Amino acid sequence: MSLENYHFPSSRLQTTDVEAGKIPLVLVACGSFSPITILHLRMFSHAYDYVKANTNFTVVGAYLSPVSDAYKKAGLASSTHRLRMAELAAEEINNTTDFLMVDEWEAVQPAYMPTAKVLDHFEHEINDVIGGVENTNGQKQPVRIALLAGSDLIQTMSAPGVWSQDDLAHILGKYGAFVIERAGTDIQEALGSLKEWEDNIYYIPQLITNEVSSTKIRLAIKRWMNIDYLVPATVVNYIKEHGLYQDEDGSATAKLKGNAR
Ligand SMILES: Nc1ncnc2c1ncn2[C@@H]1O[C@H](COP(=O)(O)OP(=O)(O)OP(=O)(O)O)[C@@H](O)[C@H]1O
Ligand SMILES: NC(=O)c1ccc[n+]([C@@H]2O[C@H](COP(=O)(O)O)[C@@H](O)[C@H]2O)c1
Repeated sequence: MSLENYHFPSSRLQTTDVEAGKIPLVLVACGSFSPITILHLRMFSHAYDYVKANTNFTVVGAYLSPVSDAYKKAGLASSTHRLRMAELAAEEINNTTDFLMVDEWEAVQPAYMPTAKVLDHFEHEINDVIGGVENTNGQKQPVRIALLAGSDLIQTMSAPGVWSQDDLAHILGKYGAFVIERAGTDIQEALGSLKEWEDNIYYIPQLITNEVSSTKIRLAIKRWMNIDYLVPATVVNYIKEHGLYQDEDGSATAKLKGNAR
């Protein structure tokens, strides 16, 4: 896994027969995914349903883009592990919804890559290199790239020093964001300072809110608790096999292994 042998994944990108009259849309979720949880996957299902019912977009593809090791956030497993777990999870969701892919480009960068640059990478690969998509009338159309994020991430956009103003204008002005409700975030407050881009921000409330987070999963593992049904089953197995997120003495993983059926 390196930039030299990198290839943009497009196997699940719908490049033909896109419904005429609709705007083709690709959703990109940036994050640590350490580990990926069912809520990360649910973000895509929520967005898909919302887009279909409420907008003139049509989802032609979706991507997980795990952050690189240079992000150095607490609890960040190596990008090799996070990419593999994301792949396993995507395979699982694709049993029901066939549009999710994992892009390695951000994860293999030697330096931290701001989200604005990550979205530019998708714009380049999909619209410049692939050349957009073809609709049912045989016409070529550019794809709209958009950020898919939880409302906590959008809230950080109002916090001083986290995002540059230029990057915010680029992300929310050019691309736009689909924002999934997340318990504990006041959406009015989160969107307060982003008013100038409100037409490009789509807020998606959750009928069933759920507070699963990667932090809580890591904590559960440290406390020897079972994480079944919070993380895809293949990812649970991967975490056990590789002893990820264990305490220094390895006891949490030993217990998880002992619980394996
Ligand atoms: N329960 C959730 N509801 C809505 N959005 C979520 C949820 N969990 C994660 N997200 C969103 O998923 C994206 C990736 O998040 P990230 O990998 O940082 O996960 P996290 O669970 O918040 O991680 P951590 O707990 O390590 O900070 C972010 O946009 C975040 O807002
Ligand atoms: N300035 C920026 O581009 C910026 C700022 C904060 C978070 N992010 C991105 O948001 C995602 C989630 O970050 P956190 O896990 O820190 O909430 C990551 O992919 C990170 O790269 C980008």
